[in-house]
Amino acid sequence: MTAQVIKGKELAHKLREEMAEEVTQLKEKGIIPHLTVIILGDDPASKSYVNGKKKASAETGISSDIIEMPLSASEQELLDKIDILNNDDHVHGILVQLPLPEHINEQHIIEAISPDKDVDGFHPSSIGKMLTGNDTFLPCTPLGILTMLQSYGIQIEGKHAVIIGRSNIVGKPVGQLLLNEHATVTYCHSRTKDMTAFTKSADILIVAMGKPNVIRSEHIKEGSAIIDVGINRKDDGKLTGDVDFQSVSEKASYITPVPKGVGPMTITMLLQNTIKAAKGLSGVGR
Ligand SMILES: NC(=O)C1=CN([C@@H]2O[C@H](COP(=O)(O)OP(=O)(O)OC[C@H]3O[C@@H](n4cnc5c(N)ncnc54)[C@H](OP(=O)(O)O)[C@@H]3O)[C@@H](O)[C@H]2O)C=CC1
Ligand SMILES: Nc1nc(=O)c2c([nH]1)NC[C@@H]1CN(c3ccc(C(=O)N[C@@H](CCC(=O)O)C(=O)O)cc3)C=[N+]21
Repeated sequence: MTAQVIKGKELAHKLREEMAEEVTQLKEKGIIPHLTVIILGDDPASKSYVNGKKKASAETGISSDIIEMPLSASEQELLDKIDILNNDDHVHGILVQLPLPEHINEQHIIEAISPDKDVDGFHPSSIGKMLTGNDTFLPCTPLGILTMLQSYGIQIEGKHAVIIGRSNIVGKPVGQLLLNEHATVTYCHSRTKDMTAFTKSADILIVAMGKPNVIRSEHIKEGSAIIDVGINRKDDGKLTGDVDFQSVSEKASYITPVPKGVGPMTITMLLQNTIKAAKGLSGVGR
């Protein structure tokens, strides 16, 4: 079998075109969706990602700005900045780029962001609502993955979904979203024994480990759908996923590439959440 490639970047652009129309309509009502991103330090990889978000915002007509703070900024300085943004009516979405330096408590920062502006979906209020299946901001990477599966007509209900990784930003929430869609979900992580026994029984395998090309064809089930979340930079500067694309694409029925797979969908869902926030805060659709 040769897998169909799930073209995340293509789907992302299509969705952004649709979102641009919605933004035009909001602007006619005097609402300009606005996203503010806060980034600490000037790590080049983070910066390239943040610039990607800026370009994608412009594509949809969403306005965005980036607040750059030094890596040495204190937790209180960051909290003060968030307080200003929480109270600024022009700002609909707030994203603080993670991870944060050691001296800042990430949880304090996440909880300081107003749940009404929590476009990352990381606030405990958002997580609680996701868990109970209520309307809220869903985390961008998991929502992007769900949107890709649904757009390609891949059945989730009754299927065995195996997630490798249990981070708060990817692994845990993507499993929860698939559970909400009636999959049977198994989580694997670094303490899992005989992981291959699980991955070989997966109809849908989500790989979010951050280890280059470790999942190979012998680990997967014939005809399964493989979602590669990993982003690893090789010595030559190019990006590669956690999945060995070449061998796995000969056995799977669907596979996402890296780059141009999950990444562009993550950014698109961030913009979708920003539109949702703008509508929520201005009472549109209420
Ligand atoms: N495409 C996109 O939009 C995004 C991509 N990413 C990328 O996805 C990857 C994962 O990100 P994130 O979730 O933040 O990463 P984390 O490092 O927070 O989590 C990695 C997870 O993988 C597990 N793991 C690591 N090694 C193994 C192993 N050998 N066997 C089994 N499980 C293992 C860890 O287990 P344990 O919990 O036991 O330590 C952990 O749960 C990264 O490459 C990141 O760059 C992240 C966000 C968005
Ligand atoms: N608060 C917060 N929210 C996040 O969502 C968040 C974060 N912090 N910290 C970092 C991770 C990582 N992440 C990526 C999203 C898209 C691409 C992406 O679009 N990648 C392109 C390639 C880009 C390139 O070429 O550099 C692709 O896969 O095709 C990458 C990485 C979001 N994260």
